Amino acid sequence: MKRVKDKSSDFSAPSLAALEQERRILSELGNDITEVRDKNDLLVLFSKRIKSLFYFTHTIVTLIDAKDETYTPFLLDDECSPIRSKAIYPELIKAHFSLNEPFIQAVLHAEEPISFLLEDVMNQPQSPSFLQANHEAGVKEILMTKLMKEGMPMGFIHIYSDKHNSFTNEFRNVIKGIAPQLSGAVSNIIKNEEILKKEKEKSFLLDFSNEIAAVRTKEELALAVRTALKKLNPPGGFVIRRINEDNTTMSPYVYDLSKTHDAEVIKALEQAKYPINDGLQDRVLNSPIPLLFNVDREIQRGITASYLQYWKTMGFKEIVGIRLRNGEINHGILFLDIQEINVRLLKGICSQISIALANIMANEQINKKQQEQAFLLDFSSDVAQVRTKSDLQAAIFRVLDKTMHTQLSMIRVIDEDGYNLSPFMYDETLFETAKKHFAELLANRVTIDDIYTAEVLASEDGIVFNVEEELKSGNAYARLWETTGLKNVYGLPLRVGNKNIGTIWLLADWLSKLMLKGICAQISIAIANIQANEKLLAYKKQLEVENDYLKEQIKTIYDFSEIIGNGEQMQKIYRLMSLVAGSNTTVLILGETGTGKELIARAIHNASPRNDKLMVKVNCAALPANLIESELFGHERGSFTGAIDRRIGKFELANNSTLFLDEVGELPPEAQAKLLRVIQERELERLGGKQTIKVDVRLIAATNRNLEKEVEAGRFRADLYFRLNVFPVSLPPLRERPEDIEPLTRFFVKKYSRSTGRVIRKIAPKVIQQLRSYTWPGNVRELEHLIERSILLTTGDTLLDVYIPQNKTTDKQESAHILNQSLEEVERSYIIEILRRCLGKISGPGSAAEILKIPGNTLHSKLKKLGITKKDYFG
Ligand SMILES: Nc1ncnc2c1ncn2[C@@H]1O[C@H](COP(=O)(O)OP(=O)(O)OP(=O)(O)O)[C@@H](O)[C@H]1O
Repeated sequence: MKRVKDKSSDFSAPSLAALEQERRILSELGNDITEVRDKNDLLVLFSKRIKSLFYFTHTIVTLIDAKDETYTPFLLDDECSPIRSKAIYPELIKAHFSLNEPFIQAVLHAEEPISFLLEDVMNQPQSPSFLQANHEAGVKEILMTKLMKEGMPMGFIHIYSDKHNSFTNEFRNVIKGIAPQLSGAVSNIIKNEEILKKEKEKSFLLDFSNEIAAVRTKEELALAVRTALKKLNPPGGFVIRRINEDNTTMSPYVYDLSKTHDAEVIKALEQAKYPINDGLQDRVLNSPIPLLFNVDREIQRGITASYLQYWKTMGFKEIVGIRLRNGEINHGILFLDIQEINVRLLKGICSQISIALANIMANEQINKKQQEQAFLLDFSSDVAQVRTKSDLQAAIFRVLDKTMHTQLSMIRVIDEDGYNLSPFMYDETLFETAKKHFAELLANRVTIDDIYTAEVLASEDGIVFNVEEELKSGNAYARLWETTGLKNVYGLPLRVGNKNIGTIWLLADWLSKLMLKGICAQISIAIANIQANEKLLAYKKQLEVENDYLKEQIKTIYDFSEIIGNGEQMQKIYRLMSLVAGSNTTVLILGETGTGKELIARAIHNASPRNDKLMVKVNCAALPANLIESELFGHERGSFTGAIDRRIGKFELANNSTLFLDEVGELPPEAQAKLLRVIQERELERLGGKQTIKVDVRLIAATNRNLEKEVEAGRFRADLYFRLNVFPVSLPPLRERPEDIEPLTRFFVKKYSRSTGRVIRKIAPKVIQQLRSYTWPGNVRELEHLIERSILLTTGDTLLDVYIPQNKTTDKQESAHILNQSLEEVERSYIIEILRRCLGKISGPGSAAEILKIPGNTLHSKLKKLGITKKDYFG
């Protein structure tokens, strides 16, 4: 390039005075330069001090940026610059000018200050634009010299003049002389500025950290960040995004309010959820240093995140993203619209924000936990009062919808069989748009082995099913779930202690684990309570049935200690009873009607170890054949027409006690078969039921039929007969034990005197005679009824008469028999019969003589005469 003529060569050697003058100026300026601390001092040095010595218009100091081989303005004498009002000025003062062009290369290579005529250099190829601008503003010449640091050029001094020949030798020499000191001063200023900048940063960070330390809420954080970032980067926008609880998306948390105040926009902004892995947010989160990116370039690269478009329309070009991280945990990102990255400062700010964010989140978490706990407490007290399904439903719907934004899909409970699960509660309204599908799935049988149920039941805290993924994997329920628009299905086991009692299926976008666990525990308890309550009600009902039954039984309870009759035959019976009572052996009591079979059965039971429970009695003859089975074995609801309720049978009722099957000979064949099975297997099933129920029942059966004959006739199963006839006890008819008639009579007289309120103290001997002389086809029962009737007819304190029925048939038969005999024979058999009834007592009270109303001696003579011996009446 054409070098501007160096005027120094035109000058002759300077005079001594001039040299002296130069030295003085240099020394004075040198002193002044040592005083320079900052840019302003330097500016004053040029614009006042040097200007007072030499003529020029203005000065600029530029600094070299070695990185990109440019130089850029550092110190500007704005006031004197003739181009300051030019439109290009703001651009020029920020511009970087290439070092690789002839004009500046000439300066770099010159050992001394070098001047140029602007008109010569400004139009040369690649010449910097400031030359032209200055020339246009009337500047004629420029004097340039290098500033050096450690042997390397660090910048330039530009001195401009609007006159020709301003840069005299003296001026040049002075500039040359002070250039090294100026270099030092500029380096010092740079250093100072750096120190100052650092200090400013430090104090900024300190202030910020003080403010942040006081931050407790999102609002306080927003205020602190907004104020700080505005100070730092006044025109730039920013947003802090926080990682959501789902850990897959981020939402704006704190943002620059100068861009919008529109509540709608802000709301939409806050609710936006940007997937973390969008190719940009994840890059920032993974980058340990702030990441500067160009919005347009990211869009071109194919990042489709909607916020990029938004930024573009807002006019943001370059954005810095810095992760907000505490320890190893990322909390979010700070996006900043900024051109210049001060890594240190940004990192400082971000670490403060991260701490605040972590604190706020911890605070929020604590608050949330407290809220959740308070809420769980409320729910638990709600649930504690729950007694019915509808109470529970109301409580669940309230909590799920209002507090958790969750929908109940289904609660299933495990059936008594421990295998099937039945729907317990569900929200039909949830599947309004898929009613048919829901009904289908509802009708499906679900067991504990079903894939999803088994998975849930085996899990500790339940399983989260992502609706979208389940759809892809072909889960039949997913199509239904999809209709709700909710993202996840939470399947949790309902447990009481370690026992699974069912499953709960909830639909929500996201749910807190703690809440879920708490709620499930409460619901489990509530369901267990409801089930227990239902069972309790069933038991209550059963108890009421038992109670009714028992009341009925109590009415017929006898005073067991008073089995009357001490005759030999009854003694035999007592021996048998005491032999069998203590065991579980089945007893078969045989005897005519009214002989006391039930009385004996009860006495056996009462003497047995089962006597703490009442004996249960079934009269097999009293029930219609179609009901007998249900009576004995119970039935499930709906097992036959009329079975409206579940009912337990007498067998179950007699568990751990004794079942007395009265009139067992009357059992219809089907019932006989079932009875046999129960006796053999000691377990039963209710009619219409599938469950096998174990029973421990002692059996006592009674009949007035001859069972052997019934077996022979095919009316009674032989195998059942053998099972029942383990320990037979045959009660003799009353006519075969006349010795018991009197004690029985006295017993009944006492009993009925008491119950009827009569006072009957005596029984006329005639009465006893009459009773003894009767054959008692109805046995003890007949005697009892007779006495009861007779007492009612008695007026005094003595029972004078009994009203023995006159059986005409018997009379006829008897008279026919009598007619065929001689008088002597009739007399003989009559006396024998009477003696038999009087137990052979011939004379004295209660004797045959008394009954016959003849003296004892007369009877003795008659016995002799008729040849009656003891053999006849004791035979
Ligand atoms: N030895 C006895 N002592 C006192 N009372 C008796 C005696 N035997 C029977 N009875 C009374 O006679 C009545 C009939 O007795 P029970 O019902 O036990 O006879 P049963 O043989 O079971 O009759 P059925 O075959 O008709 O059922 C009852 O009131 C009972 O108390």
